[in-house]
Amino acid sequence: MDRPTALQQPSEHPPGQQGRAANGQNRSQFVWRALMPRALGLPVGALCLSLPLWELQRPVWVWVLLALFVFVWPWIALALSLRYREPVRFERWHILFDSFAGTFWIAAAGFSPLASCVAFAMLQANNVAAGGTRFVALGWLAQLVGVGAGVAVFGFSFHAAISLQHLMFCLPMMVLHPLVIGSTLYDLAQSVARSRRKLRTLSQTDSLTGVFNRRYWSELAQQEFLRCRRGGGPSCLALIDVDNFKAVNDSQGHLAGDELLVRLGTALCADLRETDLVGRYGGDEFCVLLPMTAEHGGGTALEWLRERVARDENGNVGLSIGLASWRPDMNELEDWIRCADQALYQAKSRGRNQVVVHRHEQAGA
Ligand SMILES: Nc1nc2c(ncn2[C@@H]2O[C@H](COP(=O)(O)OP(=O)(O)OP(=O)(O)O)[C@@H](O)[C@H]2O)c(=O)[nH]1
Repeated sequence: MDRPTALQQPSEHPPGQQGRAANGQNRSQFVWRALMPRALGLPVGALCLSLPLWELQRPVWVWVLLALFVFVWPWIALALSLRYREPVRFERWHILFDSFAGTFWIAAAGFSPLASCVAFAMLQANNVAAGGTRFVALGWLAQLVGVGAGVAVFGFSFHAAISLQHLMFCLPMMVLHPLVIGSTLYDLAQSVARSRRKLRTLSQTDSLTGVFNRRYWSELAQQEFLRCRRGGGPSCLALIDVDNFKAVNDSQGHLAGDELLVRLGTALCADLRETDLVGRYGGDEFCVLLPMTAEHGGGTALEWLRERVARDENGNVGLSIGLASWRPDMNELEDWIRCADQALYQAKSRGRNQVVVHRHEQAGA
């Protein structure tokens, strides 16, 4: 299990502003990402339908309209999306318009079988990718209207010709479209995986110090407790409390107190072993689990840690540390933590800034 060592630095922006800035950035990223498939896909789609349109000898205005749709519509959609507060929602309307226009052009191309099938299949793929199967049904509605409009304008005709030429005109669409859809879905899956990883780290980490938070540390400690119970060897648990931390806050301010806690989190992660589990128990108290470590070794490691912190902080910071090794008579994790807490109490009452190892006799104290 990786231990988070990189500490989270305080951000320059308050959280609310961060959220707004990130939202704005995401929105404009989304809008520009939506432009590319449309700006590249429509010319390739138009190429597919252009041969039947040519063979049907459609008039010039049809070609002008097609050129406007292919080269101007993507930019109109972009300009509109940039104005929307919720471009994701409105992009669906744009995709429905693509559906409408797509079948309008299929009707204009006389339902030429190959071009129509390719264009129709791509429209379905777009709609599924944009909004799932429900959205496909909406897309059918738009496509029906598109066919109706196309038949109303051009009349119904069936241009049945299929040739190698038709295939060649459709080939770019047949190759490129699945590639674009596939890579978009891949990017999406990667981004979901990244978000999940980030979320998991956030849910396990103390936001100030970067060490494990108490909830996650307790989960890990519980696993270690169970492992010990199965006879897996010695283990130590320690609670570490900063001496007179309130005085640091009171005399130097809360920010200085926070910075001290961050430095302590760093020192704990740096000084202890990779396999040791460092958490923030709450306030100015840290918790540490030293798996596969006997009482004597754990005591020595924590004594070194205490001395090093005192040295680094020029003698201004003392740590009181209560250490308890696992014993077979402990019924649950809480018993183990209670023993460490009793030792910590002893460290405080004996004058602070020291490591106290829990002795069995202390249990009743
Ligand atoms: N700066 C800062 N202070 C905190 C944080 N969490 C808790 N505190 C403060 O830490 C102080 C903890 O004080 P205590 O543990 O009660 O007492 P202490 O001054 O450390 O004295 P002893 O533990 O008896 O040595 C309280 O004043 C809390 O307000 C935090 O995240 N940042």
